[in-house]
Amino acid sequence: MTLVRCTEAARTFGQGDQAVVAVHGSTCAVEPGARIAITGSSGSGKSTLLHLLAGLETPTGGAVEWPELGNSAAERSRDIAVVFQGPSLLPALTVAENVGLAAVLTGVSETEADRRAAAAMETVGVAMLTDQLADTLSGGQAQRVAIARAIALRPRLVLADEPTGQLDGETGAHVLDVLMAAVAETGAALVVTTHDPAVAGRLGEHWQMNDGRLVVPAREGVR
Ligand SMILES: Nc1ncnc2c1ncn2[C@@H]1O[C@H](COP(=O)(O)OP(=O)(O)OP(=O)(O)O)[C@@H](O)[C@H]1O
Repeated sequence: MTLVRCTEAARTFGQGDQAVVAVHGSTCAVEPGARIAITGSSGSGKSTLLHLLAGLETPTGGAVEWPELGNSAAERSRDIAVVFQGPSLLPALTVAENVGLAAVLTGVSETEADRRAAAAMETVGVAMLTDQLADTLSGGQAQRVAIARAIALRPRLVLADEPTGQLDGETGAHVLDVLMAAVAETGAALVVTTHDPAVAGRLGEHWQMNDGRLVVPAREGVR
């Protein structure tokens, strides 16, 4: 039932003297329903590990597999949604268009995408922003719309890279509430990278990145 499994997966950028080992051989697994925080200092490799789990980066060592999701990028694009840290919306499109577009790109019909977009906007509390252009949103609103876009895919796994990193404490806490409620409603597993102990404390499992080396508590590791 494993959604994604890393077996000694590593990622090095550059070559020779310039090589940076962002992630050393790392072994971990994400099961359905998981709530995982990946913590670590800046530059410790959290985003790179998240990108490996998403299939956005190819490992330079070891392997990443998606036993429950299929190993082709096309199959994964329907089942894995990524929420990025910074602005990721298309500024000239409305909120509804942004939320529906990702679903359309994975092959969902426009009617179904509109339906899913409306439901997702309702879930995260941005229905009143439907016709607003994305570049007029506040940071917190934009991040809630990015979460709506993610869940409109009906993913089985949501990977969020510092989803509250650019928000003030109160707004960030509210965005995390929205994200947790959205995955609870859709049944998706959730992996979040964060610097913030308060965010990590809200997730069930806690993985630590130390200078590119992943520490997964034994009890919560590979099953
Ligand atoms: N595309 C890239 N090319 C070269 N080096 C990279 C690339 N992406 C990441 N790195 C390097 O890999 C290391 C890990 O970066 P990564 O972004 O994964 O860390 P992080 O823990 O997510 O940091 P932050 O919390 O600041 O976002 C850093 O030394 C970074 O400079």
